[in-house]
Amino acid sequence: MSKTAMGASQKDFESAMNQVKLLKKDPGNEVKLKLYALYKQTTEGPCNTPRPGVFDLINKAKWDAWNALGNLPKETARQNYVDLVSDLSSSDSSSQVKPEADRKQPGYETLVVTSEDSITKIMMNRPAKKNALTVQMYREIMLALEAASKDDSTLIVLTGNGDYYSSGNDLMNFMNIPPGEMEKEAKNGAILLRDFVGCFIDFPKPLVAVINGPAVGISVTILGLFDLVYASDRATFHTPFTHLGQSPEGCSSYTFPKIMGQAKAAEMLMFGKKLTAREACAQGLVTEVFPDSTFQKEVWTRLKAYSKLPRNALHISKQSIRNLEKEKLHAVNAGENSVLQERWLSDECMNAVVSFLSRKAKL
Ligand SMILES: CCCCCC/C=C/C(=O)SCCNC(=O)CCNC(=O)[C@H](O)C(C)(C)COP(=O)(O)OP(=O)(O)OC[C@H]1O[C@@H](n2cnc3c(N)ncnc32)[C@H](O)[C@@H]1OP(=O)(O)O
Repeated sequence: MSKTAMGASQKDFESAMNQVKLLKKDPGNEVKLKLYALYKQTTEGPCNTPRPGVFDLINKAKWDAWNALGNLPKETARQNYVDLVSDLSSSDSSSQVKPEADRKQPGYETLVVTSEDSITKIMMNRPAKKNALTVQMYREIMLALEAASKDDSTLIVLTGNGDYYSSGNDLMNFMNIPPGEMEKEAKNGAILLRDFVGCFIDFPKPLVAVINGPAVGISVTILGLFDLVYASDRATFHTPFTHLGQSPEGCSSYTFPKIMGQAKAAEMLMFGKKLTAREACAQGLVTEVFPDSTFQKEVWTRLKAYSKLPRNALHISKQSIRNLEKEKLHAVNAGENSVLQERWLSDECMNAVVSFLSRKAKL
């Protein structure tokens, strides 16, 4: 059906009514009320029946929608009805389920970004390197989050491809820097990290981490900025900063003690204690743990149900909770990064990186 410049005929109207019944995607209550109102206006003219009582909520909403059309002429209502159905039909056919390869958003080399069922999924995609985060990957995650903040998704998921969620910062990021450039590179690294963590602090929609396997370093510390963290029972959580001559980031120096208490946070952030998924759940870092054999099925069923919740209410709740802490989190982020900038120039840090890369020792 196409929009008719000459005015919709009775035949166009009847065919639009049939078309509505064939829609595969529920257009939502607001649109259904609009369709109802335009239908009544077209077939009966302006609303002149008494307003239903306060407890007759559904009929009152329908009456209000119809009454809001005032004296809109029948022909215009008919045209608007036909146009609305035409728009719904075209978005309905473009929203048919497509294979993941077709849904994949272009422009990312280190990620696979897809949108389905009002969920945008950002999947880190360097499985051979355990999804270690390169500079390009930090930038692509920021771009994907920026796009997801504006798309029509209700929830955003970050997950990993392969057996790891992520092994944290790619230690190659510290290599091949000419000696005279170290300070400049450390400064650039701190700016990148500030912006990366800042995206998670400011993100306006619910963020869900789907932890498919072990998580290390920064991929763990930013979990304190997520709204839900679902983990496979195969996942582990490890922040070996001291071993690497580094210090905590991702606002974890603030969020971890708040989430799990000072003593447990110190064990993780200072002494590098690796937690199992169940331990991380008991300490409040993880929302729920699922058996690995049913992990994807159970988590995605849950998320699909959550994605049908009223979108605006969900986003407003997220923002209300986050707004209380935003300023503090940005200050923590800035403080952690200036400490790290110094740490990256230390012998302790350089030795640990060289040690990993020369395979003398693995963490
Ligand atoms: C812009 C700067 C921002 C900085 C932010 C600050 C962030 C800090 C952190 O995230 S600190 C944490 C850093 N991560 C690590 O220290 C983990 C290092 N990796 C390991 O310890 C191990 O690789 C492992 C335990 C994750 C997995 O061990 P294993 O199962 O034995 O696999 P391999 O070691 O053989 O790994 C396969 C392949 O991947 C490469 N790789 C894995 N992790 C990293 C990494 N973080 N950086 C670089 N490369 C990594 C590994 O070298 C192997 O590569 P190869 O097949 O040999 O080419």
